[in-house]
Amino acid sequence: MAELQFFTGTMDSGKSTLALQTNHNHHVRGRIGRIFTTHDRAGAATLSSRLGLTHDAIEVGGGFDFWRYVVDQLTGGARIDYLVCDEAQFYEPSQIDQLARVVDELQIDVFAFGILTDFRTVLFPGSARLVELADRTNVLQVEALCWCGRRATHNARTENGEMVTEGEVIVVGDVEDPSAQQPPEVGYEVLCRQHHRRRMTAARARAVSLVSEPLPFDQPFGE
Ligand SMILES: Nc1ncnc2c1ncn2[C@@H]1O[C@H](COP(=O)(O)OP(=O)(O)O)[C@@H](O)[C@H]1O
Ligand SMILES: Cc1cn([C@H]2C[C@H](O)[C@@H](COP(=O)(O)O)O2)c(=O)[nH]c1=O
Repeated sequence: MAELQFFTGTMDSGKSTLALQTNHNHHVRGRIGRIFTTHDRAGAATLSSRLGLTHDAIEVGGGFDFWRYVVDQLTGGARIDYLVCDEAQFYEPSQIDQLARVVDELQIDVFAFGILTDFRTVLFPGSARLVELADRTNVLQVEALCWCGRRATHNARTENGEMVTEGEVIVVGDVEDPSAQQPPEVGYEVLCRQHHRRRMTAARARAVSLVSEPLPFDQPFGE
């Protein structure tokens, strides 16, 4: 029986890597698949992992119809055994319905990968539909960590180093590099729920701990 599987985790938890590994494992066993993505950091029609692997992909636009695409391919004589769908949080709910139909009526496996919630902690409509329809929802095993060491469960957005909770839902970007000298104009940081609620990013935690450091009163000035 074909299945619709949803693999989810925070940003930087290894979803795109797993998408490429999944494609590889099925491909080397002779199965034929199609890879889809949208709004990848590496640019249009590319599935990229932070581990350096990339693969050509079909860019999923707003009007893209998975059902139509697959039926057209099959009637044109192509064989398709599975679909790998990255950045699935950005897909429209109707596109997730099309994927479920592809699984049920054409017996084609669908492996979808995406984050669950946006920078405001609100479910992406595409991910919500995946949770509603998937045969299995799998949380990535490699845990991304908050700066405090707890498991990161939420994605924070920063603008010039400050965490924000208002703005456009879709802003393509990467997790901040802690060794960078300047914060990016728009960046992301994964946090545990508590630190997301308190807007306590790593940079802010560092600043707060420096401010609350006791002054060295036992050192006479000038020494
Ligand atoms: N320099 C590195 N060495 C080893 N692993 C890394 C390195 N940089 C990133 N990673 C790993 O790559 C994974 C992120 O991969 P990616 O597939 O791009 O994530 P996602 O698609 O979930 O955002 C994480 O599991 C992270 O631990
Ligand atoms: C939280 C959040 C993220 N995004 C963007 C940022 C990245 O381009 C992708 C997530 O990609 P990853 O492979 O999982 O790192 O989504 C966004 O547009 N809006 C958000 O709220």
